[in-house]
Amino acid sequence: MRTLLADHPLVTHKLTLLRDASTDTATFRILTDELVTLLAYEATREIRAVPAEVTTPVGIALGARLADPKPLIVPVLRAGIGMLDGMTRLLPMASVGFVGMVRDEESLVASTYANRLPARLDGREVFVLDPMLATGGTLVTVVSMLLDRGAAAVTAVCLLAAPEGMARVEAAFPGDNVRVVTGAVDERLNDKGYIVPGLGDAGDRLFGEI
Ligand SMILES: O=P(O)(O)OC[C@H]1O[C@H](OP(=O)(O)OP(=O)(O)O)[C@H](O)[C@@H]1O
Ligand SMILES: O=c1cc[nH]c(=O)[nH]1
Ligand SMILES: [Mg+2]
Repeated sequence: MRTLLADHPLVTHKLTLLRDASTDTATFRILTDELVTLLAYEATREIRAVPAEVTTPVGIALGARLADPKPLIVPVLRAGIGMLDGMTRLLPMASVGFVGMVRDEESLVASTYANRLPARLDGREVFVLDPMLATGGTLVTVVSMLLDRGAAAVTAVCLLAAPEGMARVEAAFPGDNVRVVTGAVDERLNDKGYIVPGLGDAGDRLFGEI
């Protein structure tokens, strides 16, 4: 696994507002949307492209266009849905698959309750969206599902990560075909598996407690 800490001042500024316990749901959604576009800029740095010529009003320019097959975006339900619009705005040609995961509040073990992924992903680049990388159980499961289907490279875009989760993902995927891009790596997990200082429960802050 490779890690990219995207600690650009704008990212840190928006993350600071996001962390604030007094930030309301409407503002939290807007900040999440803005943050994902900033993180996506870093996350797509290695996206495959091929040379392409274009005729300008003045001449021929040599540019580039994204290569086929087009990438897949996978938001992890529920909280990852809050990052989907920002990502598809930058990659409108990408298709979108869905995985639903929930962590047991006591055991912290993540289980899969929804899977709408293509049967095969041979040669595809995949971008996983999940705001929180805590114990890493959720991300290890999702990345395994994608690599098992043949994905060529998986990049997870997270707003916040804990060192414990980073270490677990690194141990599970030592190769360089898995990357994590995050806005910050916080201090630790607390005894309830929450990131400290973190921002609380991202799903609840985006969509309310259920
Ligand atoms: O790294 P982990 O320890 O596995 O924890 C991270 C996961 O926990 C949260 O999901 P949650 O289970 O709260 O579901 P939700 O998105 O529906 O709120 C979060 O959105 C991540 O998916
Ligand atoms: O701090 C945390 C940890 C897991 N999931 C969250 O939403 N927040
Ligand atoms: Mg939650």
